[in-house]
Amino acid sequence: MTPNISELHTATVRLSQLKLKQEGNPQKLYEMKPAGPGKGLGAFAIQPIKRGTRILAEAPLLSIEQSEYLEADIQRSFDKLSSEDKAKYFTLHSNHGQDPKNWPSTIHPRTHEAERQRIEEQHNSRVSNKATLLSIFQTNCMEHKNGAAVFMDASRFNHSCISNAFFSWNGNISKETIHAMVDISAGEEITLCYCDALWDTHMRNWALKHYGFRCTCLACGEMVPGSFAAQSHSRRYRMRELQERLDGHRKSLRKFGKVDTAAAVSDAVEMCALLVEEGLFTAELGKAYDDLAVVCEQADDFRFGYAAACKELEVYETILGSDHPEVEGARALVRRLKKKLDGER
Ligand SMILES: C[S@@+](CC[C@H](N)C(=O)[O-])C[C@H]1O[C@@H](n2cnc3c(N)ncnc32)[C@H](O)[C@@H]1O
Repeated sequence: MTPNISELHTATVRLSQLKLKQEGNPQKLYEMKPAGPGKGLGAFAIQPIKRGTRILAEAPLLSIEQSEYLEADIQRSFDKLSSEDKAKYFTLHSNHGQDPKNWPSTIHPRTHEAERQRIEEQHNSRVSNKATLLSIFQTNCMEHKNGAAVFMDASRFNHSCISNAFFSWNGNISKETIHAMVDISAGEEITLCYCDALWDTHMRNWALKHYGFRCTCLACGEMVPGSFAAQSHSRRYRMRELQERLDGHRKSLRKFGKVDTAAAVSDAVEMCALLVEEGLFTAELGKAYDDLAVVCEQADDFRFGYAAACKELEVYETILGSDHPEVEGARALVRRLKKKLDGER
């Protein structure tokens, strides 16, 4: 598991080679078709898609501004849609019809009224025998600003815990985007990860239960010793630990202006290596490179810090696109470290 440190340095060269990706109006690179028993429709590549390609940029069909919403909030947004969009909304998938036995039957007596109403509404929509405004919203919504939104195309992409694409709201262009995280072959299903990828198998199962399915990806397979599922489980468990440690290092840097450099570098490098091993070229990887860059800067190691910042920029450009607000921050860090590195020479 020893990470290849010299690999980080190659990033300095790669920055200048980053090509402008097709980001304005991406051509249609996928088709929607049945994804297999119980999966409904899914998005499939109709041609090879290179890592970093913007697969989709789409405005919401229906959005709400708050994270803790009631059915009435969705109804208010729905009422504002054109009749054509209202009809479109009801063509989306619904995960109603779930077995009530799979869900708790009581709510804690001290739960306050609004929260109780929210829990009851969500429960009823899951176990109801027909699709409702709320069951469709719950099945298809994605995080959007401080609330959530439903999309005609983005909401059709199915889940995998080892997904090949990454979704994000891009506030600069007011669109949800999906980018290829790895090269995708023609005919391959394009998948997103609906839950926190660093959660272990049990936590992911619990989160996905809310969408009414059990994941059958390689990482969720039978956990016999030596299997990919078993290795993935222990890798993700360790990554969770490292994430907490890295948050601690950041806190220490913010609060006291100092950090245990050797421990922080070792944790960040191990985190990067595990994420790459697991195939998670996600925002967590960008963040781990950022941790590394910031700690190296603090320790006046500008060469290593610059290399890590370049890697961070490359990850964010790949999964978010060069016009994403997060990329602006990464670019500023690269510039700052380059200046400090040049100042040393
Ligand atoms: C956001 S929708 C995805 C598109 C949906 N398949 C459709 O036909 O429109 C989420 C729903 O798709 C299904 N789904 C997504 N990923 C799945 C997976 N890996 N295995 C089984 N069902 C999945 C579940 O029914 C889930 O509630």
